[in-house]
Amino acid sequence: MSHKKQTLGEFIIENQSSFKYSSGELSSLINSIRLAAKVVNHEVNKAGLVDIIGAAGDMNVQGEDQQKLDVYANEKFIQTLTNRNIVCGIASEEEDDFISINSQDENHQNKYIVLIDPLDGSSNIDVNVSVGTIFSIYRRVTPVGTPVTLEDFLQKGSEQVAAGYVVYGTSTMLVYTTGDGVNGFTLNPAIGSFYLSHPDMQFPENGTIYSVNEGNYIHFPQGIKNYIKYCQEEENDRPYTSRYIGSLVSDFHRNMIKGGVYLYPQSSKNPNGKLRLLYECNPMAFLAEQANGKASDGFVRTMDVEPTELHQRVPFICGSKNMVKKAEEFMRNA
Ligand SMILES: O=P(O)(O)OC[C@H]1O[C@](O)(COP(=O)(O)O)[C@@H](O)[C@@H]1O
Ligand SMILES: [Mg+2]
Ligand SMILES: [Mg+2]
Repeated sequence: MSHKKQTLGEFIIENQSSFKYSSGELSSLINSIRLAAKVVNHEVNKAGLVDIIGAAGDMNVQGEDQQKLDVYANEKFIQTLTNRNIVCGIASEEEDDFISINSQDENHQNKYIVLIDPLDGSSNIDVNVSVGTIFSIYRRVTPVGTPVTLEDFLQKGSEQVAAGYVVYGTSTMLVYTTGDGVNGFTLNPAIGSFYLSHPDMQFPENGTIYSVNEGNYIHFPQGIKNYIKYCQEEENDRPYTSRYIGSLVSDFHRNMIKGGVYLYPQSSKNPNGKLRLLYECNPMAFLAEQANGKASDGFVRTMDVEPTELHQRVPFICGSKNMVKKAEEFMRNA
């Protein structure tokens, strides 16, 4: 008889005490994200049938055309977190500025802030390729009951108390960490519950997959060009396989399961790379390290980067430990 899988709700309760600040507040917060993810998943699954694909007509603070699903997912996560009165501040890739939630109300004792990439992999929405949501959670640093400030959001990644992503793919999964390993839960759409399907996820230390947009090759720094050439050489377990979905969440998820490295380096087109430190790189770096992987900008550990702006971009190399180390070696020696 197959072993009954634990639901996400049961797992959260059972593991609450292993969380150093355990007060139930973080559990409710993860449960709120689970709820919003199900609502967004419902819409993603019928993209094409309903008027949810295509551009929304506005440009976001990143200078990107917002997709309708970007806007929808952004609204659903902000609404759910606000209505459930579970956070004191939210920052989103789709919002110009951070949002302060009731934090003026001195009775408002909420301590957590959330940073979110509501829809990751936007360029894949219209073509039925997997997309995701990324979230990062911190405890506020300013006093409870006072308005949150930018300082609460510009914390180093190493201060995160939890992080995770949802991947809306062949199945829908929620993968997260609270600093005690990484666990993955698969949604059973018939029941509407997430079940523990991937306990204690680990990056293999070595892998044979590299994920990079080679269309930007000529614009890459010499170190990255040399690493890509190294991946393609006929030697030992190389050439590696090139796999690039164009959704960070999906490329990361595959590489965590199979062993691989994802690179979005700086280039002459994007001097600081493309990915956002606060919404994309820090949460994925926290997950990677909790799963025995590694993440850096080629030189500095991602979670040691001191944030200076809400929407700052950084170069990002993330995945199997020895593959990231090799890429860093090529960057240093270039
Ligand atoms: O098309 P490019 O330049 O290779 O960029 C793809 C990367 O950009 C992203 O789509 C950026 O994320 P958003 O879709 O949230 O803006 C990543 O998911 C992906 O890895
Ligand atoms: Mg993204
Ligand atoms: Mg996005």
